[in-house]
Amino acid sequence: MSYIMASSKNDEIENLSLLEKMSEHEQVVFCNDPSTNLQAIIAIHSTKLGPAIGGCRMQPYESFDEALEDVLRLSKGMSYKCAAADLDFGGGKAVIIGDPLTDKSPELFRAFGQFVESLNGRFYTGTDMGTTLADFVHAMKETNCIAGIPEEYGGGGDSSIPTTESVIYGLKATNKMLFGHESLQPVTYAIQGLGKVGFKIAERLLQEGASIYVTDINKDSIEAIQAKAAQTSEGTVTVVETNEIYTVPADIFVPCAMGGVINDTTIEQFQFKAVVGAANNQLLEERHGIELTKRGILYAPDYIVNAGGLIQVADELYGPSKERVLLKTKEIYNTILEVYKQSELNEISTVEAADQLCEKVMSNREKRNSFFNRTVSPKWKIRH
Ligand SMILES: NC(=O)C1=CN([C@@H]2O[C@H](COP(=O)(O)OP(=O)(O)OC[C@H]3O[C@@H](n4cnc5c(N)ncnc54)[C@H](O)[C@@H]3O)[C@@H](O)[C@H]2O)C=CC1
Ligand SMILES: O=C(O)CCC(=O)C(=O)O
Repeated sequence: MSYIMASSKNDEIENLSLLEKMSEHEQVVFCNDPSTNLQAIIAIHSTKLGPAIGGCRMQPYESFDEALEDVLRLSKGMSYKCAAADLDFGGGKAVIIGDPLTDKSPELFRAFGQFVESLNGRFYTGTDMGTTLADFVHAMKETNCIAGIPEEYGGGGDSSIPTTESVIYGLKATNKMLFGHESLQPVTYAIQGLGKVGFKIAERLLQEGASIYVTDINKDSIEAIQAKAAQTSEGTVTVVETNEIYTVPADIFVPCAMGGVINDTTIEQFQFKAVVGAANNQLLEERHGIELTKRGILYAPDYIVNAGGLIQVADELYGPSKERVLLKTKEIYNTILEVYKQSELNEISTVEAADQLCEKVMSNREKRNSFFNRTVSPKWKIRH
């Protein structure tokens, strides 16, 4: 483990800003294991509603600050995501600094698992961008606090399937709001990122006969979706360069790769009527959500619309049940419509409406939480 130490005036200023960034969080753990080249950060935003839960992202961050910034934003988002999806968990997230294509090894994920285990049940984790179920099979050898594990190991399996489902519910609710019907077909979509989630969304939209624009830095994914399109009779796919996806004449932008893609530069290029996607932290800053509303672009807050995966991984800790997961995931349709309704009614952005909804849930639930009633043992003593 490494610790930040101030060694000069400049360092002190640097470290202060790092500390400021961390101040909303309960705990931030820096994981350093030279023998496996593991450098990771685990951020626990809140355990007020239960143990923190959130996936682990692997990315070749350009700086430590960039990785820290990412994990802090992501873990805070998880607290809101848990509240919106009505789960007894808090927000946490992890990032591994490294290239998922070249820097993975079983030992690295075992070392990561040991750090997770050291948190003694305060943090459950699993896949995210750049990591797969196979990676966590190694981590599972060191800790029980892995969620979203393969079915053959008694888990719920690939969480990108319910995440896709939840985004589809978000799209249906948005179409209902925009066009007065839920149908996916007569609408055009611009999908950024054809990974675990984006590819499945693209596939589903093509099956429904929709027209999609797609982009990805990975040529294999592009070829794979073109092959799928060739098999469908109605759906069409148009491939564009990565920087062109913001400008295409689609009805709905579906970001399914990195965060921060809604910013001053991209908003100016949008012709979209709505943004509904899986990517975490789509807004560079909260004010960009307000800007979307001002411009009449309907924004489905990411942490509500992409909660399907979280619902499955959290549910799995009580024993996997696909039916339960589907029931809870379906609720996202109503939650999104409620957010749109509150945004209209109170003349606020959809981000503000969603945040208010979650903050209300958090404060109400905190008061009732059995964790604070010492006569009841914590209900989330899971799998130990
Ligand atoms: N997997 C899940 O169940 C969940 C994922 N999310 C979020 O959804 C997003 C996607 O997640 P996954 O599909 O699991 O990740 P993934 O790593 O499987 O896919 C990401 C895709 O984006 C592509 N990509 C990267 N940079 C790009 C760029 N500049 N332009 C276009 N494409 C680019 C990658 O090549 C890859 O195909 C992430 O933000 C993740 O945090 C959120 C909730 C759950
Ligand atoms: O989907 C997962 O595997 C875990 C949940 C999560 O990290 C997320 O929703 O961002």
